[in-house]
Amino acid sequence: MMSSGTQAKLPVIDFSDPNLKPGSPEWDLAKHQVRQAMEEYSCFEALFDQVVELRNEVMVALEEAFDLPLETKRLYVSDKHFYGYFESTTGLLESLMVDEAQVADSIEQGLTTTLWPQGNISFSKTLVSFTEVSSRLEKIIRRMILEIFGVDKYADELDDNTNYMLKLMKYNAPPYGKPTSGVFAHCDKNMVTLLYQNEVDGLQIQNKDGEWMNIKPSPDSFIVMVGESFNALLNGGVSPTYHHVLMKGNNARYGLGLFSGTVTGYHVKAPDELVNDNNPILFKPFDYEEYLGFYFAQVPLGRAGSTLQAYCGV
Ligand SMILES: O=C(O)CCC(=O)C(=O)O
Ligand SMILES: [Fe+2]
Repeated sequence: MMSSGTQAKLPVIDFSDPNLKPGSPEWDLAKHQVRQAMEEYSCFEALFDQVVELRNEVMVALEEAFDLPLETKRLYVSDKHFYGYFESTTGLLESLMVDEAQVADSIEQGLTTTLWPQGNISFSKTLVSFTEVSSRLEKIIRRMILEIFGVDKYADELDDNTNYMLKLMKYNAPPYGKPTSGVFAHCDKNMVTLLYQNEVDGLQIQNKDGEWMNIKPSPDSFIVMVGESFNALLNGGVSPTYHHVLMKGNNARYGLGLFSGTVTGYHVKAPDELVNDNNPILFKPFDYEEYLGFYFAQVPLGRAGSTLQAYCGV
């Protein structure tokens, strides 16, 4: 389903104030804006100017990573960390995935020595800094949404059981500039997703009326989306953001996605406060990593829609 998309603008919410602390007036104002954005779009643009100083090195690091020969990128899977290289079925998307622990370790060993035999300290440092900045923002946003639903007393427990996956993405320009799907329409499986990109757009988000909106983030903003795990935790409180990527024009699109999920062995479950006779529990408790395994087995069968319902719907 191709669509040129409408030019509607997502709500823009500013999280740059270093004094943004729970309970402050600034916090409550941003939380109010998050609540409205969630109700209307299940998505918003988050200004976080701390990311601007990293922008140039992040974009250079991305280009370098994708300039490497294919064999190098496919090389590495360790028992401890997951690191994979993928190409999409459309052939436009190439992506590299690393988990947070791997990013943190990589200055010493691991990722960079695998990609570059002599190591590449600056690449690692850039990824570490980017993960630090974006995960700080992710924690703020996740806590605000938990507060909106009156269950922020679980925020610390959730932080302790969160695992971040960083995805490096390159979408090649489509043949002859003809609009071509880069990623099929889906909602993410994890808790919260933060997307950051170069100046080439392509992300589209479906609004309540089923129309695709073209998304245009700025150099100091992230696009924030919610996934199926967060919806399950909130017992249906947020709609997972439905999105896809449509590539146009003659330039490659580079981007990074930070995906928060829960660690293996942790069961995602709606707290008792959100379950009652009027709101019966929607999903049985599940392990996010196990659910991902189920999801990836469904994709080749063309069943990539709302797989959580099929996996553990009540
Ligand atoms: O490239 C993008 O902006 C979106 C990527 C995406 O939807 C995903 O990796 O789940
Ligand atoms: Fe996605």
